[in-house]
Amino acid sequence: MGRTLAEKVWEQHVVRRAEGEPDLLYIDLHLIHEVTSPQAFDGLRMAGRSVRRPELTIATEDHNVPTVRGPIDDPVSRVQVETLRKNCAEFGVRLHPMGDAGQGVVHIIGPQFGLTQPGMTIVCGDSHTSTHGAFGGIAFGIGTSEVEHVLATQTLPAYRPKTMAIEVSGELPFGVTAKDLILAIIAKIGTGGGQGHIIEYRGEAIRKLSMEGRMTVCNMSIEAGARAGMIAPDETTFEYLKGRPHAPSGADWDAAVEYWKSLVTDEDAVFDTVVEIDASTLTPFVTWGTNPGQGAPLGTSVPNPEDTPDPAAARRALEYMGLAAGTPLRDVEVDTVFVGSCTNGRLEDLRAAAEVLRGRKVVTRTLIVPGSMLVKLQAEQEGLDEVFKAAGAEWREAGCSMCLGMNPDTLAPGERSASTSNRNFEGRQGKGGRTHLVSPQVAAATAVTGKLTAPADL
Ligand SMILES: CC(C)[C@H](C(=O)O)[C@@H](O)C(=O)O
Ligand code: SF4
Repeated sequence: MGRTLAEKVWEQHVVRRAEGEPDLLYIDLHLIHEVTSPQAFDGLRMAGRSVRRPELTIATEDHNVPTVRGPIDDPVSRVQVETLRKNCAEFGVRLHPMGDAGQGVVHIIGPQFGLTQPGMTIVCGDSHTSTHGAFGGIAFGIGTSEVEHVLATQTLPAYRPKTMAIEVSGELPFGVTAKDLILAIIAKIGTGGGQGHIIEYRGEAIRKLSMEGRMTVCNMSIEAGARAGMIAPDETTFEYLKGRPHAPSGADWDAAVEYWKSLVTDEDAVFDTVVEIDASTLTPFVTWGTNPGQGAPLGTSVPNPEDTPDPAAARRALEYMGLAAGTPLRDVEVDTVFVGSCTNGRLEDLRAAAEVLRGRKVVTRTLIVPGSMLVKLQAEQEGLDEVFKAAGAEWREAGCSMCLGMNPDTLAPGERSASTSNRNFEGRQGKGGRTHLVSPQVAAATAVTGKLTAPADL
């Protein structure tokens, strides 16, 4: 019987298999940030161990960094960043600290350097590691004790998840983005829909996405409960990788591409679960609730909790969000707009936001935060920063920023945002803050009107 892409990549990395035990997987790339690594390094130190393959380990500072650069005031954040620096120096791990041209959100810098490649196993102590699956590898988040295991051995014990195909037929209509697609998928299958599975996104609409769009989709796999998300590599993938600092070159490149081309699900492979979606029926999508599955097309209204799969959860969510059932989503007023994060903080996202903001003015507090310092540089080379500043938006330095309240960029209690990030949990962007997840295009249009808006409404 044929094999799925996930099965091929998994099997390629099994270094030990025994009945009734998890497989021991070889890990090709280990990404590290300041929040989930300190105890892992402590563990190594206590055991007198070293990092087994420091050259396959790369660290960055992202969650705790202020996006208006300066000292870190919060003591917990400061200690985490200082500890990462000490640990990387002691264990010989490459680090991109604040102030470094390579610094950025961990899931933005891996692909940007060409470190993330098809067929790899990639882990990080961070749930959105699923982003890297966009290149056709298996990439997933791990806990801090697993971080220690990978640091010490470059392997990880893991049970092989089930496989799920999400078949996206048709084409996304004009103005409908990868973000709208993944929000619609999660609304359809639910935040537990992918549980225990690696999702492979397939079909015409997926093939037509850019690498950046594919990363946006895979990024949010975890919000559907999945272990990982992946997309088979193709010419779009190879084109993106070619010439990047860590991509193979010369004869190695040709050999790599030949191997990467074999990384597709066989015709006769069978998935454990199959979900079908027609992209041509989609429109801009926004969330109204407090989990990423509580979303609806922007053209509709806040739902009646009784009409949702979990009425009690929906009632609680509406209360927290300060929304009444039946309110048109386009009437929801927003105080703050955030464009950034590992979901939508790449160059293409900033271009899309700039296109909407060019020659217009924002009426909300608007933060535009590049996902990495390289994205920032590229955006400035294209003059996007000037577009944002002329519109009245704030142009910041790279970091996780308002995606989560671990740095100075937060919502005040009761404040409402349209945010291109991936989680709208209670308090995610600051205590009492209310988050609507949107695409960069909708975020920018919302900044112009102060209400949830699509560019086509302007
Ligand atoms: C802080 C980190 C562990 C966390 C994660 O695992 O995803 C964060 O990145 C998030 O997005 O919630
Ligand atoms: S940008 Fe947000 S989702 Fe991504 S790693 Fe940072 S906090 Fe997590």
